[in-house]
Amino acid sequence: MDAIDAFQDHYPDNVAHCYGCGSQNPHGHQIKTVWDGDETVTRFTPEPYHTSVPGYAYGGLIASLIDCHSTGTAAAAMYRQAGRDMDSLPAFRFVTGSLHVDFLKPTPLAGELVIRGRVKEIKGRKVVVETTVSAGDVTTARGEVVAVQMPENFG
Ligand SMILES: CCCCCCCC/C=C\CCCCCCCC(=O)SCCNC(=O)CCNC(=O)[C@H](O)C(C)(C)COP(=O)(O)OP(=O)(O)OC[C@H]1O[C@@H](n2cnc3c(N)ncnc32)[C@H](O)[C@@H]1OP(=O)(O)O
Repeated sequence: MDAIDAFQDHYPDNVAHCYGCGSQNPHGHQIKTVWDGDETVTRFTPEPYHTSVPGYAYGGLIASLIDCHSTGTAAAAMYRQAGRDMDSLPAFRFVTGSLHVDFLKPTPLAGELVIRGRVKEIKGRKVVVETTVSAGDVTTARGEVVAVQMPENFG
């Protein structure tokens, strides 16, 4: 993996175990998300065991990528809006309030997927993120996530 400074590299260790994005979860996807102008981008190559129909990626994987890409985007957008460094405290921590996915085309299992996010709305503790998943030139899925800043007493 290239040494990129991803949003997820700034998650405090005590919240870095998420299956989708935690750098401390050896069984997870460990996605890495960065800014690309006003958009965010994650690149992820599925493994053969991520199969649904042979040759195609499992929809739950696609939803998971959209989910964690979008919560990471929400946190980064909050830091950017506040003009704050991502390591500054108190940390902005987001969880998924809602996750909507439209599966537009079958997603091939072979090759890299590009996940792109765009902030649609920031309001109070809530950030709405629109995210697409593309294989080559084809957009195979589109999602919308309502990410909500995690309460102190989560659980
Ligand atoms: C860039 C660097 C960053 C570094 C630092 C960051 C650290 C990273 C921290 C952590 C990362 C690791 C984790 C990643 C996450 C991975 C994704 C998951 O799998 S998360 C697990 C699944 N999700 C849950 O288990 C949530 C369970 N639900 C809840 O706890 C609550 O329902 C919660 C917090 C989501 C909302 O509860 P309320 O009581 O706090 O929220 P109220 O005050 O009612 O609403 C606030 C706003 O949000 C909207 N909202 C809330 N829930 C919604 C929903 N389900 N759908 C749509 N909107 C919703 C509301 O309408 C409201 O918006 P209006 O102000 O009215 O515009």
